[in-house]
Amino acid sequence: MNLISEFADLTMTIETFHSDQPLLLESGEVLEQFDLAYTTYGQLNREKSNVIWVIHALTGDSKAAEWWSGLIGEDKFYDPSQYFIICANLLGSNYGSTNPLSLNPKTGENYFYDFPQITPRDLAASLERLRTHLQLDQIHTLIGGSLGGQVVLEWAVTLGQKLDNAVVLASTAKTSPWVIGLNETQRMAIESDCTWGLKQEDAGKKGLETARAIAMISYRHPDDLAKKQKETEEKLDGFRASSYLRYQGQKLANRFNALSYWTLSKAMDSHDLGRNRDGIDHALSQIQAKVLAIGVNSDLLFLPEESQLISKKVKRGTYKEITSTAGHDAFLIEFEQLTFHLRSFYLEG
Ligand SMILES: CC(=O)SCCNC(=O)CCNC(=O)[C@H](O)C(C)(C)COP(=O)(O)OP(=O)(O)OC[C@H]1O[C@@H](n2cnc3c(N)ncnc32)[C@H](O)[C@@H]1OP(=O)(O)O
Ligand SMILES: N[C@@H](CCO)C(=O)O
Repeated sequence: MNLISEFADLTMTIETFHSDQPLLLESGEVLEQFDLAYTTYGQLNREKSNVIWVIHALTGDSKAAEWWSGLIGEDKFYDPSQYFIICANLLGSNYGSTNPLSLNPKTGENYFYDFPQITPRDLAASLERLRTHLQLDQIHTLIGGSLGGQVVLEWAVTLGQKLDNAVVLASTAKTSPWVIGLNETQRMAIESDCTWGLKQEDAGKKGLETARAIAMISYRHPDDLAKKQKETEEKLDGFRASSYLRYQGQKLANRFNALSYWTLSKAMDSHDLGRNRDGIDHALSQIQAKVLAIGVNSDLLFLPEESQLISKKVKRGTYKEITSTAGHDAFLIEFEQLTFHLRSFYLEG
């Protein structure tokens, strides 16, 4: 598909890349073949020097100009009239790429619970297949937050000189026990759904609602809820915070699959940039690109110190902080500050 807006020089394409070469995963398992759905905006320049590669977070999709509308689009910081912007749906996610509901070529049936464990390193390896296929020899900027930031780091290590700038938002070089614990409680919620274990597409849907409600508390901050879910009258029950979390749970369960959630939250847990690389300090020192690590002062999930550490241990690192009461999700919300920090980073040269 090639959509050309009549109002602007904004070309958007939605494609699916099929890899028929086996992908050896960190777990030792092999994915014999896989698809990656990807969206591009704008056009590659003659020098092929304007590639902005976006990596989405846990429940995102390839349509980066939709969920990052304050950063990508006409007259936005990453303007498709200037840049060739690409975002692929991560392996394991249910927005067009191979995921647990896809057909397992070995059995001819859906993978369901047999979908292999994947790690951010595997996700980076799958994206590398797409990069090679598209013959994008140089990436101007690789950018992503949270799980997306983990994949940025993994891929930055292996891309070496092929990457100029890496932007890592609200993320970490190694997932903390705190985050693993939070993810485990969410998977426990999914497991407690009586449909979990059944080979059906909506298995675990009710459990996913609870999982998202738990997750939302870690994506926000007490001040955010105090501000947005404040009661205007005295009451004993029926609190706004309760209906907000229930609503958020339903909203996600209506657009996302519990098996994908399980797979990608496990991927997040497994992240350790230093695995088989002599630790995270050494791994970070191997990144050739300039790195901008952005933390959020109110992030209760990936702490600002974790972003600071990334900036300190890479060869050429800068740390910037978003000031917000939004918590972890500020990287999806605070566009003005994001734009300011990105502009300063590029100007620093
Ligand atoms: C459809 C797709 O393909 S989406 C794929 C892309 N998604 C992603 O990339 C995921 C990343 N995005 C996100 O996580 C979120 O969209 C964010 C962080 C950017 C913003 O979160 P939001 O849910 O939009 O904001 P917020 O937390 O303020 O909640 C607002 C919603 O809660 C509802 N709400 C607010 N308070 C209450 C309450 N007390 N009771 C019930 N509902 C409430 C609002 O009506 C609003 O509903 P809406 O989303 O239907 O408009
Ligand atoms: N709001 C984000 C949270 C993870 O960073 C998402 O749903 O992907």
